[in-house]
Amino acid sequence: MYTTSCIFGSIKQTESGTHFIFKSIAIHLSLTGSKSKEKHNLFFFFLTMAGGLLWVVCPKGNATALLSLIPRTGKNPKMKPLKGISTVSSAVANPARSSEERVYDVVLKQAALVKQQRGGKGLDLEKRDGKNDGFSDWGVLNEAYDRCGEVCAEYAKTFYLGTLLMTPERRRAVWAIYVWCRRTDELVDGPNASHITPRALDRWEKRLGDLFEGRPYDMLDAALSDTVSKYPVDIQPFKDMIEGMRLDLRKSRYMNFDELYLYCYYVAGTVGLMSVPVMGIAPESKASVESVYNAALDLGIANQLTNILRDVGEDARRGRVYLPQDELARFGLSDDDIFRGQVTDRWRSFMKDQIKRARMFFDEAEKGVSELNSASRWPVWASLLLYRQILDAIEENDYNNFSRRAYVGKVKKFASLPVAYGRALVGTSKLI
Ligand SMILES: CC(C)=CCC/C(C)=C/CC/C(C)=C/CC/C(C)=C/[C@@H]1[C@@H](COP(=O)(O)OP(=O)(O)O)[C@]1(C)CC/C=C(\C)CC/C=C(\C)CCC=C(C)C
Repeated sequence: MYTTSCIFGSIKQTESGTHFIFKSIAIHLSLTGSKSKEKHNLFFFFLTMAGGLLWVVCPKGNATALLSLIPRTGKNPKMKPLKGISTVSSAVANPARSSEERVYDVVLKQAALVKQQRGGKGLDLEKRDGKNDGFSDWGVLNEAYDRCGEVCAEYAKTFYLGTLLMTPERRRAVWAIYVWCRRTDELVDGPNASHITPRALDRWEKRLGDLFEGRPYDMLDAALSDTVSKYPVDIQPFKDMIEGMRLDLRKSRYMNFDELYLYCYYVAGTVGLMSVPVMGIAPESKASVESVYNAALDLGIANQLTNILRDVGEDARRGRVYLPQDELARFGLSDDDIFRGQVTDRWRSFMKDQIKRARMFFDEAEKGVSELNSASRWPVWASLLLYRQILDAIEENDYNNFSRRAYVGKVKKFASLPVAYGRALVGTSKLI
């Protein structure tokens, strides 16, 4: 969360709400227009070649990745197992419902919404692609979506590339969601974050309500407004993300994993829940809608946990410790050790445990990716593999996440793309 390196735009508060004045954005990647097919073909050619080469050469890391293409079996339990050691302990200590149970209610609600809209047949909105309901000025709307694409290309290049494999309608919708999330995050994490008050977040939430009701405030909102009118996207995960930003304003310590889990759901699990209705579930998938949403939630949690583990030093310099206090204490560690920033054996043991848990969330998430609509799988695999490798990089840095930023090099990043592509070709169904 406290890691966004980009400056996204400036924020101006007015009586009517919070305005964003976007900087002009250089577009590094443009695959639209007459040259697009040529570039697209080149891109595919590269992917195929690289994939083939990897298959033959198969260095250690990729060999494992390729081997794991072999489908695993196993049923997804109705209620997910609790993953954190401390989740269990805090759930026992606190007879009230755990965060995981509360978040699962949101998952069920999202799944029910989708089932209701699709007559219980799962989620594939391919047939809706190309349809536009309820908006008359296509020129403005197209411009709004293009702008979302530019923002995405600028700030999330790999992800943007991945979205180019999606159908045009879906791709635009994912861009619109991305931009709203990025803007929301920038409220508390951007250059004007110190001026943001809970009231500003209330106004942002009001504005969210308006756009869901077809009253967008600016052109970027208009893109999302159009998206939510076409896909069964619920407002709840969006509201919850804003709640996560509120939490960030008032809280800088997390007593146990249960508290941290809720935070991770708010700021990242929600992204998974927002994305699934747009990406679509493969028509041939036998997985339950709930299990796919669960996997999406897990991917968000895994990403956020990884983000937190990578940025321990950076966050500490802002006075923030996201790591669960009770787990630190169990390893004989405290905030002081984090502020001191020395890699000790205790720290290494603690970190090994944390990394193990993050990997468990990635493992759960992986089961769901193959259930997505085939054209949506590649960007998800790409982002999953890339983010997961940050955990390897932390290990390679000998767990020094105080002063060394775990970083996945360009070569590894590039090598992951054909691996992701290969995995995306493998279809359903690991979640039944
Ligand atoms: C294909 C794909 C990945 C789609 C999601 C696109 C999307 C809408 C992304 C929004 C990301 C965003 C700006 C979130 C705001 C809150 C935030 C900053 C969360 C952290 C992301 C990393 O951000 P940051 O740019 O700061 O990171 P760096 O410092 O640059 O490394 C998060 C860690 C969380 C992001 C969470 C996701 C991308 C959720 C992914 C889950 C899915 C797409 C569901 C897939 C479906 C199944 C069935 C597995």
